[in-house]
Amino acid sequence: MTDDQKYRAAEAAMAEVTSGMRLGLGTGSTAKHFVDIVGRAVQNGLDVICIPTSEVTAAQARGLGIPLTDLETTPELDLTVDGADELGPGLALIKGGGGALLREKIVAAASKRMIVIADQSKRVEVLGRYPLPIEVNHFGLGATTAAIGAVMADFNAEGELRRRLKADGTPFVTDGGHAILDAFFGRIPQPEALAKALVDIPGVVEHGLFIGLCQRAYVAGPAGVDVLDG
Ligand SMILES: O=C[C@H](O)[C@H](O)[C@H](O)COP(=O)(O)O
Repeated sequence: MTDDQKYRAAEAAMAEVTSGMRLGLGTGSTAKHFVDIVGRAVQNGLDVICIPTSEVTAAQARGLGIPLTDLETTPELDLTVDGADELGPGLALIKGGGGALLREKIVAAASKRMIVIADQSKRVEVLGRYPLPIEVNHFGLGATTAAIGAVMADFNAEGELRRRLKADGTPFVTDGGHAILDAFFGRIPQPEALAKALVDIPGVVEHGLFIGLCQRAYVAGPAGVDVLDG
């Protein structure tokens, strides 16, 4: 059911895609549907050039014959379509559940428009129930972890800070070669202030709060797809 909703959100977002566009391709189970749909459209003549937000998405896109470029050759994109882990008021997002937050944020920021596609379970009144992914440099990991812990205390976090592991128990490493810490806040009523506090910590490469980046969301539920504008 949820996967069907993810597909329908992805399908609805295709209304925004036209030939000639430079497109950012998101990462995750919802974005995967979008990439599949773009792949079929390319095979039927859609003329787009794309930048993937992860190695996984890049491999999927290559397999579908989607033409790819990079931000050196194409520093500005028309549109990025991506999933989200949480979608809050003002289309503020938590992203990075798949560990792709750094490339996703760079690509979204390089795009004239970013659109989120999601099933309705992602909508929240207050961000923070989903643990906030924070990408950190391996050098100084202990000190950076302690500094993030102090920020969590300042922001009344309800839970702990955990290093992300893979299913086999070894540390997760991002496409950029960094570690991920998952911060269990419970509630993030002031995402802007938290975002600023996190980027001020040396060793924090990026965090999963996407604020002011997303202009529209296609959110699918049992009754259809809602379009939310930020
Ligand atoms: O790092 C991963 C991305 O931010 C995903 O877009 C996010 O985790 C949502 O993924 P999914 O569509 O699988 O729920």
